[in-house]
Amino acid sequence: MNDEPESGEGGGTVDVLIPLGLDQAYSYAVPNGLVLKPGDVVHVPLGPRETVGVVWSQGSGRGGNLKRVTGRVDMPPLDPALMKLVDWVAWYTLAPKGSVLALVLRRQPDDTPERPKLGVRLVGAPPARMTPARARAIAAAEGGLLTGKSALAEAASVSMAVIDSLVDAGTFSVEALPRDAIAAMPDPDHAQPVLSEGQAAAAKELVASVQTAAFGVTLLEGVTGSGKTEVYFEAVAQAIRQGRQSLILMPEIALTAQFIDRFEARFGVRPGLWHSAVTGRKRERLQAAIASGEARVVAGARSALFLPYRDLGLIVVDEEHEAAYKQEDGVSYHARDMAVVRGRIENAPVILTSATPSLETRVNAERGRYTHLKLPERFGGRELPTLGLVDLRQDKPERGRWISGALIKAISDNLEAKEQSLLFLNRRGYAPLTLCRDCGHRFQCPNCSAWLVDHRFRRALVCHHCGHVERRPHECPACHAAESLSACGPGVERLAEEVATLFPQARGIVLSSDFPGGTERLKQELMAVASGEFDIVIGTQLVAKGHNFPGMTLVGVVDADLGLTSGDPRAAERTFQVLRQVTGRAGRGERPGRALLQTHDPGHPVLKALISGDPERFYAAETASREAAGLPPFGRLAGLIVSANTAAEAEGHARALARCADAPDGVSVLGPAEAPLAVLRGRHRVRLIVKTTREVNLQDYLRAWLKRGPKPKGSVRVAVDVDPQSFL
Ligand SMILES: Nc1ncnc2c1ncn2[C@@H]1O[C@H](COP(=O)(O)OP(=O)(O)OP(=O)(O)O)[C@@H](O)[C@H]1O
Ligand SMILES: [Zn+2]
Repeated sequence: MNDEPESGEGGGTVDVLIPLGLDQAYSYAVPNGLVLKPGDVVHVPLGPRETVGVVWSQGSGRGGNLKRVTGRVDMPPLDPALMKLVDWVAWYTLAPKGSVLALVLRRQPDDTPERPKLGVRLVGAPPARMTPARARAIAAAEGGLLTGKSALAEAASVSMAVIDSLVDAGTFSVEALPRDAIAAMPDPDHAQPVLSEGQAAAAKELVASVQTAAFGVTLLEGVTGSGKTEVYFEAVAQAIRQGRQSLILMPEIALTAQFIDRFEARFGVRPGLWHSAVTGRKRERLQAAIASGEARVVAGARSALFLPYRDLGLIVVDEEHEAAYKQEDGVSYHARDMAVVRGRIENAPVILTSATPSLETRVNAERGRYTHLKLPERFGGRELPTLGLVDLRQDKPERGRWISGALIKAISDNLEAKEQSLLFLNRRGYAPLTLCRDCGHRFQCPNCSAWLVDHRFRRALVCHHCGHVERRPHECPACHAAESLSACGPGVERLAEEVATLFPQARGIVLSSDFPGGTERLKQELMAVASGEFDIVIGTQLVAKGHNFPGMTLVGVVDADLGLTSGDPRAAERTFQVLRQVTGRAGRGERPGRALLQTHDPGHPVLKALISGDPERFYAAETASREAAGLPPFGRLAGLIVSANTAAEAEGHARALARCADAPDGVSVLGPAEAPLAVLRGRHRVRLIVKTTREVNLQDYLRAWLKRGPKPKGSVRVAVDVDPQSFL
């Protein structure tokens, strides 16, 4: 039967990739009359069910006894660039291709129709019986424009019942309001800022990179408050002028009300927003607008990288150093790195911005692989905050207290001057550990090897790894001593207690991601802080990120040593970044700012580099030590986590894997060793680390090894993490 028609012409076969954890595309027969090409989205039978898949290639199989494609799904086909991205990400991360495709197709079908919002319009004669309220409502509706019901009620200061009564009287008609545009057209010339000389020079280069419409990466490194956003907006404006799309990736998009306001001020409309809180129909409409090219600018979380842009002309990765760009479960990809990959595939320029670039990006810039633009000064002639250390060995807070005399004094001065202060402690909850003073019992998570964190607001002990919650008992569960439990160490809630005792008259607020009310509440609180409603803000790392608090002039870092002691190869870099970011919140408004960092180790190189105000010093030292150790970006790393229901199974499998590892030149395999989080969600975890030189093809090595090695059986799972960011 070699006269079988070509698959593309109806009949024949196609290979269909299904968005599930499968690496391979499956062959299906194409029914006669259906013409399919790569990228087409189709319905296919899978086992007893129907599922959606994407035609990945023309079939290699023979029609024979294959199952048939059921039909084409009515949606735009994936374009070749997006298919290439899927192939690339799967190759790089070792994730099954189908799992990566799921990132592209993720779209919960939502059949609930969007309820139209109703408006009213003045159409008829005034009612027979007039009241002052009715008269006001009619006056407000003068002109015959269609107005939202509640908006009209508010404008006329009347109740909704008054509006309804005028509808009943025939004075007003009810009509559906037009849907707000999901992606209105931004105006590149809506409100152009006056850029400083340095900003203008950087903007010019970025604009030129958009004009050339070719792939290239630019690092825009500017100190906190230098106006990086205004500068990259010029590149976005250029893309809009050329009729092309821009993607702006942001680490905490759901929190960035300020960003959206600034975008709207610059371009007259809001950008298309893409993050997990955008759901249902809205998500679908936005996706369609992106595919048609109607949505010109998308600001989104890392998953926005996998959207079907029609004509991507620019990718911006804001705060490129943020660890939030790394997805840890499922497909473990780094959105910054994959943004660069997508830029290359789409032939679009990529801009990475940060005040504290990752070492990887810095090295790429220094070696000339990336263009390096710098904004060394704050906008408007503002100074960077002055930084000082407080030596806790000398200026020691009393027992059970965490704020030193020097910091107390600084906060008091600030209160007197009616300026805002920020206390930064990267620990949620009240206390990281609770123990019994009588028998030493410590409260541990039943599912994880982690202490339970005392959360007083929630009146519970909580595991930060699996979410396990239990009540804080009144007696020790081990020795039954009463009132013997003691909180060890500080969290932000405990710090708030101390602040309330020290400064009872101050208006304080704790900002933490785990309070009820979620993102919406946090967004409101951040805005309230920005508008000066609080004197003392106590917060975890989320306050460090990109916020502009004009009245903030003092930042106190309660424990500058906190991140330095972990065994993570990026501990120094992370600490440097978070401290430079958080201290960068001070002095962004009219008045100059300062920061005090409490430490037990004032001689630590990271702290000394910070205080020196010369980031080059830090980057030079850190680059040298990474190079000497062969760590990224001078070498490659991958982590393998072997997990199972019992420690014995996990260890057994990890050892068997390790035995199959060969170690050619430039490759070393470390472990197996118990992971620092030895038990997580009831699963025992053992870690292997592969370290190679840059010349080694890490992915090929890993694939060959896993193929040679034992297949996971029973409860055993092996998770591969290329370029791991977390070493827990
Ligand atoms: N050319 C300009 N004209 C008017 N205002 C500007 C200009 N450049 C910057 N600003 C203002 O300065 C402030 C700081 O700018 P921006 O937030 O962009 O800094 P940043 O470099 O992103 O800082 P960070 O790294 O701390 O987030 C903002 O309020 C911004 O509106
Ligand atoms: Zn737990």
